[in-house]
Amino acid sequence: MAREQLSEPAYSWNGFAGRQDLAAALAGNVAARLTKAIDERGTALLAVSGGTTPAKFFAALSAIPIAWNKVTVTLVDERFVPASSPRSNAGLVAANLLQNAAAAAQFVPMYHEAASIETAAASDDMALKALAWPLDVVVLGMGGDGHTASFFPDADNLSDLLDPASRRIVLPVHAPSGGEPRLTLSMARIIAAGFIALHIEGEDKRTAFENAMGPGAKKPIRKVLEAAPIPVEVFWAP
Ligand SMILES: O=C(O)[C@H](O)[C@@H](O)[C@H](O)[C@H](O)COP(=O)(O)O
Repeated sequence: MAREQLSEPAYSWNGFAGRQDLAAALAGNVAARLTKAIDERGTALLAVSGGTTPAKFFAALSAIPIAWNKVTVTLVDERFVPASSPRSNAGLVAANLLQNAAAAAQFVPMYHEAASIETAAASDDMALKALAWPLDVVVLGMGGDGHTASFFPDADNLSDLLDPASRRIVLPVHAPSGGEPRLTLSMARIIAAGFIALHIEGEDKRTAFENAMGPGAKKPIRKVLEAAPIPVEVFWAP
């Protein structure tokens, strides 16, 4: 039976006593996966989420001496703001991940000036086609409402965002709960990754995750876990 027909989302729970322990463990996992990809195909493709959670993980990963010159880093999603904005995920990645050893990585942003978010998404879709898909590693975050990437429950195109057969790489998002308009990888690209991590911290996020895995209306995070052909590795610390 295809995974998307299963009602049980597959995931592994990796709990840690502290956030620094989690950062070191997740960074070690990601670095090992990237190195394996480089050994197997000469390059590695990593997509990371933004927000307030990843900074410690980014700092830990940036210091690990892998062949970063063979790694391409892009974003899971981006707010429609320039890198100079404090809301920019590209700015967060530049300041925290593309430092130390990881400064040698190639970064492919999502935001660029455009007439509209739809125009930006269409040109991103073309530009990102040149990357060495599928993702080797994707690191997701989750909001308290059960969104991941920019798959906000109130997004006006949520069914397109969560279409496992979508041919799009990057899609535009208008969602009142998301703040600025967003650019996001499609679920189709996310679930094709060789390693899917979900990084969440705090009791509220744990409760939100457990609720999302329970009965009731399926939130975006659950739809992603159900559609993924491999178990998602959840990394959590209080
Ligand atoms: O652009 C973003 O905000 C992220 O990519 C988004 O999906 C994030 O992972 C969650 O909203 C959690 O955000 P926090 O880490 O700030 O709780």
